[in-house]
Amino acid sequence: MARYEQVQGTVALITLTNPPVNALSAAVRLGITETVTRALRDPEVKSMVICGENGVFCGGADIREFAKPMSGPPLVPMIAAIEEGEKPVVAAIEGAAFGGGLELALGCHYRIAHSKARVGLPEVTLGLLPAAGGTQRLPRLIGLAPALDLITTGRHVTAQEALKLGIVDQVTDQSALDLAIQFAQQVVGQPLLPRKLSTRQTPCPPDVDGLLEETMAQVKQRARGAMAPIACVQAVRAAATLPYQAGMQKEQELMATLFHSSQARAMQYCFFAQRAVGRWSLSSGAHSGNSKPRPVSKVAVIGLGTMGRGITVALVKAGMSVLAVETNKKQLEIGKQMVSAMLKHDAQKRNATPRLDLLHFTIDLLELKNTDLIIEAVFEDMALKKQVFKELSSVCKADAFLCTNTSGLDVDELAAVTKRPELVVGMHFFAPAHVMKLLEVVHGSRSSPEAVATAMHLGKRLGKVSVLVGNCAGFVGNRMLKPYLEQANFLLEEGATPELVDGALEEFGFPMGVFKMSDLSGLDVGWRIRKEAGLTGPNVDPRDPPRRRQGRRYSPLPDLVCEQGRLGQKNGRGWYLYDKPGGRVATPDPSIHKFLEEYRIKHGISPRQIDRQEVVERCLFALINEGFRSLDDGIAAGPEDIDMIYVFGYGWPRHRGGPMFYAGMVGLPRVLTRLEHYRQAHPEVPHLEPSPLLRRLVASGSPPINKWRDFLQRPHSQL
Ligand SMILES: CCCCCCCCCCCCC/C=C/C(=O)SCCNC(=O)CCNC(=O)[C@H](O)C(C)(C)COP(=O)(O)OP(=O)(O)OC[C@H]1O[C@@H](n2cnc3c(N)ncnc32)[C@H](O)[C@@H]1OP(=O)(O)O
Repeated sequence: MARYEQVQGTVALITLTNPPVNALSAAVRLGITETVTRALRDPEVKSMVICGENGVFCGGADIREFAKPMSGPPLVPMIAAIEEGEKPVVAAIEGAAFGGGLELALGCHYRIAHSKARVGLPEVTLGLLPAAGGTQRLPRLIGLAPALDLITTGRHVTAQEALKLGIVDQVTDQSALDLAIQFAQQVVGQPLLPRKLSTRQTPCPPDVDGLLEETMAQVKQRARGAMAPIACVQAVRAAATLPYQAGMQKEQELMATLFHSSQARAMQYCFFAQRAVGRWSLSSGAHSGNSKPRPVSKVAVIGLGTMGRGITVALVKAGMSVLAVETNKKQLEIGKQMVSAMLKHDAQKRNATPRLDLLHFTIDLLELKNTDLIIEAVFEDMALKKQVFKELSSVCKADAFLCTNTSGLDVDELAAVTKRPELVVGMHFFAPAHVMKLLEVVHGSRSSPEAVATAMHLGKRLGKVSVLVGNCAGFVGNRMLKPYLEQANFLLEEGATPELVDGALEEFGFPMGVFKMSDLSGLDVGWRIRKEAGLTGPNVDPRDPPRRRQGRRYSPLPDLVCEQGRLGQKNGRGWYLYDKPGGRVATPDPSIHKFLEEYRIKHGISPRQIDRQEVVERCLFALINEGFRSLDDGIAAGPEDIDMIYVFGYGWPRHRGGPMFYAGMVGLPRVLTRLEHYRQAHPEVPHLEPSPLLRRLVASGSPPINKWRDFLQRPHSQL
């Protein structure tokens, strides 16, 4: 897995050959070890170049091997042998040098990169640290502060930034390999010791302790319970405070604590799940491998509210020409100004020029006649959306795709009003649409494989993680959110406060708890939906008692809060008080506590002590239970799809892998037992009734997550 050639007479060229990314599998490590030894021993060879086949230097250690017993030569001594050798070694970096790949390059004495290459140490995103010397060599090369930044965030840098930071020695627009071979000949005879990073001191600012403390505080805040970023700071601290060998020892010790942790397993699962959800399939036999997307060059967005603006920005940022449509000139002008401002702000952050030239605005639907794909993003109202789809169906060219950004309405009902139901799909973006990585692509019962493939492909162009889901109320994400929100409200009735519930969920790892999230989204959004559903307002069945609706327990608390004019962050008052309307600083509100006390008295509820464990179990197990139902109904194709929806769309902490992975980690029998316990305590809450799939899995000995599909009642039935 490493090819050996002698080029230009004296240069040994070692090529890593493990497609697609030349990961450092046991065979590759063996190949490198053997070829480097051969080159060091061969008196004709004066220098070496290491490169990767097919335009990729190396994607790092082979992540699939982490779950297996280790075999083959370890990375640390392999890299040490390269550095310690007395012949100069040059890394020719094309494509990517990530993780162990960059660590290998840091063991070389020189690094030449192609201008399109990217480098980085992303191990932290896999729940690990760069434990092949990366935490010790990188700080010695580029200094403490930039190394802390790269290692604790795992961010990738371009070749240009790598050159500025001093990670690479030269960048070329031509062949990095040709330049590296030339370079390798030129440096023969030059002193090698200064090029061996392990012999250097880490460049540090005067107040090392201050920098490390400040970084640790920031990292802890960002980590939301993840261990790896903290271990990364500790390892880099060693590079600044200990001799190299002691630092390496520290790096290994810290890695040993992470390597077999559940967090590392969860994050590595996420790595593969993110890629797996791109490989979709339908019960018809169509799949991502046999369904081609149609090229899309002209896109239109209908409606320039919050979602429409975000979608427009996302499309323009991906280099696509967009026609943005509003109903009247005033709304169009507001939308235009806001979209332009968003694009300028974004470009400023990236030191780039905003592509305002790609934007076109109109109030005339006839201008859509040449558009390839239209994304409707009007108000969440079925009658309005139907009217828009009818009009689109008559003005757009016959083969244009019609997509809806509904967050949960029936895609089939919309498709039915058009003359081309096979070209209708859901594209459910998440707010803010230009930032959030998730896209639920909703397959209606008549959507064609080509329409699905085109929407999935467009999502990829926008840099989204696109997940194909079936058509049902709320699709996957919002359907599962319903029981979660419901449990949170019940907990308030029973004695909790918004801060207690949010505190428990934030401690679990969510960026914000359910009540802060509701305040951010606007409490009136759900209020309007509940009114339309006849759960509150004038359409409530007069025979329903105050805390029961449609035959089951109902909490009117969120409705009552809205009736008090508390709409969330937007008007400065919701479940919390805010510093100002639109403000983000939430403080607990004594008047909410008083309101809850009065409510309990009015309804004869004796408040009880609720602990954080109950909050987590009731909210999350109810959500997970609905996840099992979505799987069994065929609305979600597999547990990975649900997990990626929650990690990328709902802030589920990545180090807990997603709700379904988490259920597996907790243990399916325990999830089942606790659901049964809560169902017994709350017989009027059907969402707590354990799903048949969960019962079947437990009865079958709780198989691992990658076997769950074998137990589905209707695999892919809705997809
Ligand atoms: C008692 C305890 C003892 C503890 C001791 C432990 C010792 C052992 C540890 C040794 C020290 C290790 C230190 C180093 C660690 C690492 O290097 S971890 C890996 C770090 N690298 C990464 O995170 C990079 C991951 N890859 C990417 O970012 C991208 O793949 C890419 C390289 C940028 C290419 O992108 P793209 O072209 O878009 O292709 P993809 O679709 O992403 O990938 C193509 C397929 O390749 C698979 N793949 C990619 N990288 C890896 C990898 N590193 N290992 C295995 N497989 C990889 C990817 O999954 C794709 O395949 P499919 O999933 O089948 O589609």
